[in-house]
Amino acid sequence: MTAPAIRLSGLSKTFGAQRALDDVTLEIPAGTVHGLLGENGSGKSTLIKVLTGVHEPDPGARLEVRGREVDLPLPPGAFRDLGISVVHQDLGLLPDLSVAENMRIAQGIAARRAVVSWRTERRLAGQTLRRHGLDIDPAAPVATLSDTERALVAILRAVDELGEHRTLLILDEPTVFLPREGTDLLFRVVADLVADGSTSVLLVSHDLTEVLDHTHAVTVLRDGRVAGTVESATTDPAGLTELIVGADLAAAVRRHAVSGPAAPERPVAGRGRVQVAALTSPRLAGISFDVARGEVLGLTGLAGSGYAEVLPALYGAGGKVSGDLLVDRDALQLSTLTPSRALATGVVHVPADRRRDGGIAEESVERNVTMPVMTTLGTRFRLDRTALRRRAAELCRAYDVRPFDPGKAFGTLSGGNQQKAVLAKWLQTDPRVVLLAEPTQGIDVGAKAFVFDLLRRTAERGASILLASSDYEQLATVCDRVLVLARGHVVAELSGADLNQAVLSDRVLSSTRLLPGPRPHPTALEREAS
Ligand SMILES: Nc1ncnc2c1ncn2[C@@H]1O[C@H](COP(=O)(O)OP(=O)(O)OP(=O)(O)O)[C@@H](O)[C@H]1O
Repeated sequence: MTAPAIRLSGLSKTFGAQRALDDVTLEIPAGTVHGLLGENGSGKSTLIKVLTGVHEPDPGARLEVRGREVDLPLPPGAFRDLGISVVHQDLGLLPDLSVAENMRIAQGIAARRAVVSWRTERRLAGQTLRRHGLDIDPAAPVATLSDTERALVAILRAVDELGEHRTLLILDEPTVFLPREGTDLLFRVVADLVADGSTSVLLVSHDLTEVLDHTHAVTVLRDGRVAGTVESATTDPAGLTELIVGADLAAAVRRHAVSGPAAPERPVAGRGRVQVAALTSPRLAGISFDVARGEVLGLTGLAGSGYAEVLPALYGAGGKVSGDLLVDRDALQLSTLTPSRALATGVVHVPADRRRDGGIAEESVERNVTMPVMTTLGTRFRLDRTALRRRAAELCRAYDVRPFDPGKAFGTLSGGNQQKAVLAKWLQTDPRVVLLAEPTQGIDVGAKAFVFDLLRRTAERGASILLASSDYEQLATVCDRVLVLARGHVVAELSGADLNQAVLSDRVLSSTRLLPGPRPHPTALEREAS
């Protein structure tokens, strides 16, 4: 019998008083895709960091790679010699360098070659890309690629880096920032990789359907312990949810999924608390729409359709834009709008990339969450530190930021808990308009229900919410209305009975055919209906 790709046992890791991993055992058979799931903060990244030599585990942990015992902690970089490579969420590409340079630089350095022939390197990179059926120019700077192409380049680079041993490719939430159409390509590469029976893949994701569709087995961590390892073919999303959050919370999540959040009260006196007129940018073709008080308006489309550019434009962070934004009676010109002006008008922006734009990693959670209200805590000349501490503690409790330790550095929180802290930071200001991009990306199933509920309550308090997302389930659950964009135009508006996952996915996938002008082909749903 072939030895497993890796076998970890007795793995514990303590940070100060906190036990991030507690006697974990993980075995990944050769030639399989293995899922690693768990709530935010359950220990997934810590486990990966032990495997890549970033963290030293507590004494007693053992690691076998292809049946051979390996000493822990691993020295820096040693994981590569064991045939292990990893793709982190931020992809780790250098945008100014070409695709070939990004893909081959590590190998060049590893081989310690004095002279690198870039013509040869481009040819080799081109071969790798073509082998996986990708039409990407190896000479193109990475900055010019689409999100999907960038993610695939990072993944193929990691595949190349596996070297001759080809033991284990670790994908840490690879689809979080990947547009929908990119995930199919990604999983095709994964299937190709494990097909030869020797290489394995460890997939970390919060998307339960995706994990069940593409893995052979799944290990679930809860509070740093293994809650269970199950065969993917014999379990379902409900079974996984129960392992992830425990039976009680799973029942609450199920109830939430069945009933959905209560629809926010519809505005009585007319729509249009927020009016956007002739919003124009390099990607937006002069679109106009309005959002009522208490309404959640979704924006979606394919990557590059312009839907992701709307929110930064309404916050003065969208570069070259023009058009007008009216919030109640306050009129703002988008060409001269700045983030501070937007904020002063009651417009807050919760960005998609919270690691980059959401907070200051080195500062405490306390400082991060109180930033927008700091000037109100104390006098003009002196900050009231007790009030600041009290407010931070209240926020962390109300938004369930875990672990409850407001003095901890923001950057050491797990991804989902960072998102909760960013939401706490902005929603405490009682905004009139909330601009939210992909609010539940990378957050676990329990926290997702929490965020949905939070959005509903914020809308009920009278805010107008704009939600840009590529997650149809989320849009159908939380929004009152959704606009679908294609090539900078609004091509469809869905609400009521039409606002469900099937219709949304149909409209988005066929969105370019819905552009103004003649429509030669019916959409898939229309074909089915006829
Ligand atoms: N460098 C560190 N210093 C202190 N505590 C840490 C550090 N890294 C992680 N932790 C803590 O260890 C626990 C596990 O965190 P980890 O990042 O492994 O969770 P995760 O399962 O990857 O979460 P997510 O799904 O949100 O990314 C968390 O409570 C986290 O705050």
